[in-house]
Amino acid sequence: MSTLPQPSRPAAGPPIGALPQLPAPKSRKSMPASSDSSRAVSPHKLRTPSSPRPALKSPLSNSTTNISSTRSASGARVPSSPEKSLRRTISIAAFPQPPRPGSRPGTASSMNGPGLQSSGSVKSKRGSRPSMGAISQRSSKTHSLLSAGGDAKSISHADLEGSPSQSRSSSAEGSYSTSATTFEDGDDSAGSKSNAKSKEIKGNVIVSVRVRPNVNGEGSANSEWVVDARRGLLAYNGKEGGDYYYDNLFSAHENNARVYDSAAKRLVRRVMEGYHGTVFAYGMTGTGKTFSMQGTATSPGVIPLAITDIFSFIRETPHREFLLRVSYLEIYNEKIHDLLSASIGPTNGPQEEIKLREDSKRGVYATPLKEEIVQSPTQLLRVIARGDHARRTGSTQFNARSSRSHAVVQIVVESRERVPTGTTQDRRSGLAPGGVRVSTLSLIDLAGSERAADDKERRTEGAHINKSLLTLGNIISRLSETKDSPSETKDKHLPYRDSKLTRLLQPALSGNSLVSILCTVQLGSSVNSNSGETLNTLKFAARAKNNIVSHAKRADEAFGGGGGDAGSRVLLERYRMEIQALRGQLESQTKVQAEKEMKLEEQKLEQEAHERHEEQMLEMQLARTALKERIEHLNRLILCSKSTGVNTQGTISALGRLSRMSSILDPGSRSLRSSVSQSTLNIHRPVSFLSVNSQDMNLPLGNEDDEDMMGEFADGKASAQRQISALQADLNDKNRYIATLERRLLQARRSSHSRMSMGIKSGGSHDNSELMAQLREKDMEINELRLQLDDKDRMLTALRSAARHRDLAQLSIETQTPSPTQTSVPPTQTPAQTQQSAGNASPGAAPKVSAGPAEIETTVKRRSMDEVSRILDEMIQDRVESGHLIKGSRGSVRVAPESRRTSESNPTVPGLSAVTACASPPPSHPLPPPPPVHPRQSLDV
Ligand SMILES: Nc1ncnc2c1ncn2[C@@H]1O[C@H](COP(=O)(O)OP(=O)(O)OP(=O)(O)O)[C@@H](O)[C@H]1O
Repeated sequence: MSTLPQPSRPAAGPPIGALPQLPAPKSRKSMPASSDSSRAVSPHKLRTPSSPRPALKSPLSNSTTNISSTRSASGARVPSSPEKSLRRTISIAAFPQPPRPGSRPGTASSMNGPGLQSSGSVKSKRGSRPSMGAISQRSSKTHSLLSAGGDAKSISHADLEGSPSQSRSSSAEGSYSTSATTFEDGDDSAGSKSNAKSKEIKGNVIVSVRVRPNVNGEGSANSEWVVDARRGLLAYNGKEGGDYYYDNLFSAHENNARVYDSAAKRLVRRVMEGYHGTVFAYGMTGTGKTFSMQGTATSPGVIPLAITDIFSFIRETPHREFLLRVSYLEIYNEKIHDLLSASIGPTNGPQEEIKLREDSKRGVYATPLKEEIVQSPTQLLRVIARGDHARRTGSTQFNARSSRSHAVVQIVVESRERVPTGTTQDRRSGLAPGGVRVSTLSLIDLAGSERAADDKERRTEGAHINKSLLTLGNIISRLSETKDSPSETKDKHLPYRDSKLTRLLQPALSGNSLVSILCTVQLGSSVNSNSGETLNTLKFAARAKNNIVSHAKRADEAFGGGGGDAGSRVLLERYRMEIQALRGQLESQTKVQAEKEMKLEEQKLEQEAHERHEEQMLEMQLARTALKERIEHLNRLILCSKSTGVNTQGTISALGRLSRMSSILDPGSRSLRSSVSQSTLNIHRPVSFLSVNSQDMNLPLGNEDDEDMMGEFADGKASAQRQISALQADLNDKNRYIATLERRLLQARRSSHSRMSMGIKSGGSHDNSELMAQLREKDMEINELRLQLDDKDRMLTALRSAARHRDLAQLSIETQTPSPTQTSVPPTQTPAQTQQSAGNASPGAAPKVSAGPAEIETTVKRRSMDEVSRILDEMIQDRVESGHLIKGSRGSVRVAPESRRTSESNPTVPGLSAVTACASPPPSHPLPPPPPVHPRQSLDV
């Protein structure tokens, strides 16, 4: 349970002690306590009831001293004491169940509590005073009207006798009476139209008088006043005396709950049903206006009790939905201040001036005024407590903590029929079928009228207070003059604009609102000085009851979408529509968001695919470049190996010649192998030159590099084994490359498939075809490489077998050859000279030594070469058969157009190029570059 807000005023009332915590919720019925101290509602104005009050000296109990016990008209004592009529608890945290008809049986009887003078004690000197019968009938009507509203607990005059007096009388002696305590519902009175109007007019205004208890024995000896609470009679026996009848007369012992129940409860509930309602407390300073309106922590007043009831009503009305907003202003020295505005207080800057405006729908209203939407009684009470704290108070002769301003709490109630969730209409529009009812409950604590004070500030304040109250009195006096004129004409004649207070009260005074006026008086021993003021208050109350005519009707249902200020103020509708609009926005935004996300996702996928594709392309390109370089490297190695072999033999391959020729004579062939690096070409040339035999010795020799190469590979002892291992290494490398390429090809195919399945549309078709072309190209490349491998395998086999033959021959030579001294070569002659002399001899001539070691070696090598040639022939034959080559009539071969195209598209296919180069006549058509690797280059054909 929350702690009550601290009082904003210093303690001023009789009871002593710190403000109590809120008690636990209690049921009103079960309340046995006789004092207000049992109440638990936190009042907003937490005035400590125990504060000393200068003018009031006697304890509350003393107030009853001069008043005899009240009995009912039948002579029976009031069955229930005031204690029993007290409501026990008003809890903020869990507000109590609303009272149901008959739930508080003690209430009616409590009207006649102890201390009230019986009706019989009213002096009869005033002949014009209404008879008891008149009171009785009025009261009977009151009772029935209250019952109609479902709450008949306030007054029970059924047992009173006599004939009614519908008109209020004002005798020469000043005897007044007022009509019933009720509120008419114009809409509900259709059944008795003839009486409706009078009921409506008379029943919508309640005037009550509350007698403040005297303190410290003050007024104990005063017998000039007679209080008959049961009959609502207050009689004065002094000069200018008279009898005053009101709708409610609360004796000094009536508590705040009782006052609320009788004077305000029905009005509050009517406000919840759609009527405007105004409750205001009027009276001399220190007579208990604030006490009645705000109450104390233990005895909450009209405002906190109304708040409790408002929320009870909401809870009881599940078929409607409500929205509450509250504002709180004060009129101080004829200026309006917003008590809820944050800028209130000495430290803050001046507040924006608040003005009063008039609107056909809203009536007169203050603007700009802060309104707070509240959702719970606690919240509402806190808001009001905040306003109380900001309200101006000061010490006066009669009140240590006197309100120096008129304070107005306005609670705007919006309500609308609730549509059960899930109905078609609700789902479609989210709006209820009916409009929104807007009604306002104004709870006003007026500043007290007072005599001129000594203090200048107090005097100024008092002047403003008195002026506004005087204007109010004047208007109420003159209301009777305009009773029958239409409200517009009536308003024109009345000086509402003479004060802010009357201007603000204009709608209520001119009949648009239910009105309850609570006048507070004090009948003390200082009556000599105060009786005049008290009489003024009583007269004001009587005039108000007689003159104020209320035609209050249930507020029209407004629609938020209707535009205009009135429409725009219907927050409930506006919020509902806003909720709808926001829901719509949310939905569309969600849709847009989803679409965007989808698009983004698509774009992301596309981007990823694109990146993957580019990555693959790059990888392929790299692989291709690497492959080319590797091929060049291998070609270089193989050529060098072959060169070595050729140089050892001193022969030149026709193919080598051919390739050399094609290198030199046909520059076009170079262009064909544009992808082959220049270094590769450079190597080819020296190889060709190195491969010259005796017939081509007239050809220019290579440069120094060539000689180096010669030197490097001129060693005739370079073993075939080395060539084989080199070739094997190459083979392994190529296998690895092929594997890599195949792997990448697979990846590329997969990603291409995934892209296709992702539905990449027309934009991607170009890429796809490109990709497919590349894939085809790679496939072809792989095929070519396979072919090359095949070639190399065969070459390897040939070389191996050649090496084997040579080794065998070497072995046989070594076993058969005599000692070096037996050879015909002079010992001084170097092997080179020997070779040269052999070469200088006629080529066709038979060797002089028939079976010399050189000859045997040559024979062996020739055999090897023959074998290699045979293998190559087989390869060519294979190519011819597979359609890569076409055999001419004279044994020449040329590249098949199909194969050439492939070769051109991939000019670095050495195997095929090699075969083509060696088989085709050089000048006839542009050939692929001479093969960097070919066994025939080092062999005689
Ligand atoms: N019915 C009551 N029972 C007990 N104490 C009361 C009652 N009425 C007023 N008092 C006490 O009298 C003192 C003055 O009351 P209050 O401030 O309500 O007077 P007021 O009419 O609002 O005066 P002002 O016009 O100067 O603000 C307070 O201490 C309050 O507690």
